[in-house]
Amino acid sequence: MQHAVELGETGFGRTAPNPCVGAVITRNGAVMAEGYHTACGAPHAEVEAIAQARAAGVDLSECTLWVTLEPCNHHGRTPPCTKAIIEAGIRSVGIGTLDPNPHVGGGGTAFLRDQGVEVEVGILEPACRDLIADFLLWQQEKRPGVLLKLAATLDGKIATRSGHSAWVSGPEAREEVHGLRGRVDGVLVGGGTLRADNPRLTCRSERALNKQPLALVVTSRLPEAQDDLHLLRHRPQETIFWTTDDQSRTPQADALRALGCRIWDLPLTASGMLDLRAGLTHFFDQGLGHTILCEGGGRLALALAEQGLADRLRLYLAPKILGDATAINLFSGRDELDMGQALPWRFTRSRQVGADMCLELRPQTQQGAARNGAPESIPAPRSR
Ligand SMILES: NC(=O)C1=CN([C@@H]2O[C@H](COP(=O)(O)OP(=O)(O)OC[C@H]3O[C@@H](n4cnc5c(N)ncnc54)[C@H](OP(=O)(O)O)[C@@H]3O)[C@@H](O)[C@H]2O)C=CC1
Ligand SMILES: Nc1c(N[C@@H]2O[C@H](COP(=O)(O)O)[C@@H](O)[C@H]2O)[nH]c(=O)[nH]c1=O
Ligand SMILES: [Zn+2]
Repeated sequence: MQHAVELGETGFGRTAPNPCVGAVITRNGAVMAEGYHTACGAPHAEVEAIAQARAAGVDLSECTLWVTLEPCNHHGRTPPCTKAIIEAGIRSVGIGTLDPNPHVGGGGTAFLRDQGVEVEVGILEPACRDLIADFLLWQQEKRPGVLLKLAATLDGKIATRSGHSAWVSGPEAREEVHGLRGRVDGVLVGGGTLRADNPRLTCRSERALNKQPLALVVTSRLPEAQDDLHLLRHRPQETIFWTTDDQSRTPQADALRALGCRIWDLPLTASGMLDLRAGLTHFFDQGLGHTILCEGGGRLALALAEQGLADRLRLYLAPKILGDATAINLFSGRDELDMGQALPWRFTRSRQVGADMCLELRPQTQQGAARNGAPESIPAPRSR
């Protein structure tokens, strides 16, 4: 099932509005075939794996199918997977987690059991629920999933005290990030990063698709339209500023609109910060996409984490030490506190990428389910 989870992950950013799902077919513990849901409308993971097994001439009646999500039992964009499983002659199925849709949940399992298939549910359930966490956000919170990615030194610094950050991570890690950019609908940065880095926020990977992600900038200090910024000079039509109501009414905002940029004014939270949830919800409502990559910096990262909106963290840890306490932190913006107030996360994966370590985490409060209760009503941002 662990392998099925990893396969499912490879569909990240391609399956919306469907969840990521992976499937593996084994015989006596050996992998015979595998598959994952590659794109919305494409065959489901189980069907991919069954097709691969058939192509290899495997006798499926002797095999077990492991699938991260309960097989569907209804006609959607594709026929029911339960039917494909029965027709293939599979007699044993291991399921990671039931389909969270209350209308469907358990239906696929019951059908398979009725047909005499041996079904076990709940295998590696936490990891399988993590795999569908974004799907739950789309359904329940009506907002895109946010993957927060940061590159830091061993002492947790994302830039020097003067704001120099090119580069913290190595070329392999940076190439991986470009791959991520090619799978998301928007790349979000804070005003500090816009001013320090003048980023392009484009996908420049060989694996890039035609579509570039939108560039999203959170700032209460809009740039001047004549500023020499890549986003304004090269991709204003793909740039959206999330700002305050006051800023959105300035001549400066009008000049940015004249370039083609979009300006959204967001409501403020009780602590006077821009309400990032409102920005995300608006992005989703406008049909702009399901997945956002936040690339920092440290103050935006903390704001997202505090607002319960950093759904995953991918941290590239470079084997370097700055040793300057005033260099820029991975997360910053809180006042003095005690350890009990630390925001709790959990590790989900670690691996080496070039010379760097890539650590993947999720907030501890998120257990593969929507959490932190969306506010009952969020004033919609206005696009002026
Ligand atoms: N190594 C890495 O992975 C990365 C490094 N960096 C580096 O980090 C540095 C920038 O980081 P940092 O200084 O922490 O700045 P940020 O990029 O986090 O930007 C902070 C600014 O974003 C705006 N902002 C963020 N959240 C909110 C909110 N909820 N409400 C209102 N405004 C908000 C404010 O904008 P404003 O001030 O405009 O009003 C705030 O001052 C740069 O030196 C850059 O090179 C940046 C990204 C990644
Ligand atoms: N410094 C740093 C990163 N910085 C991120 O990349 C942005 C620059 O993007 P672009 O202008 O498109 O190349 C920058 O503003 C910040 O968000 N990323 C990393 O993977 N590793 C690094 O060491
Ligand atoms: Zn299916």
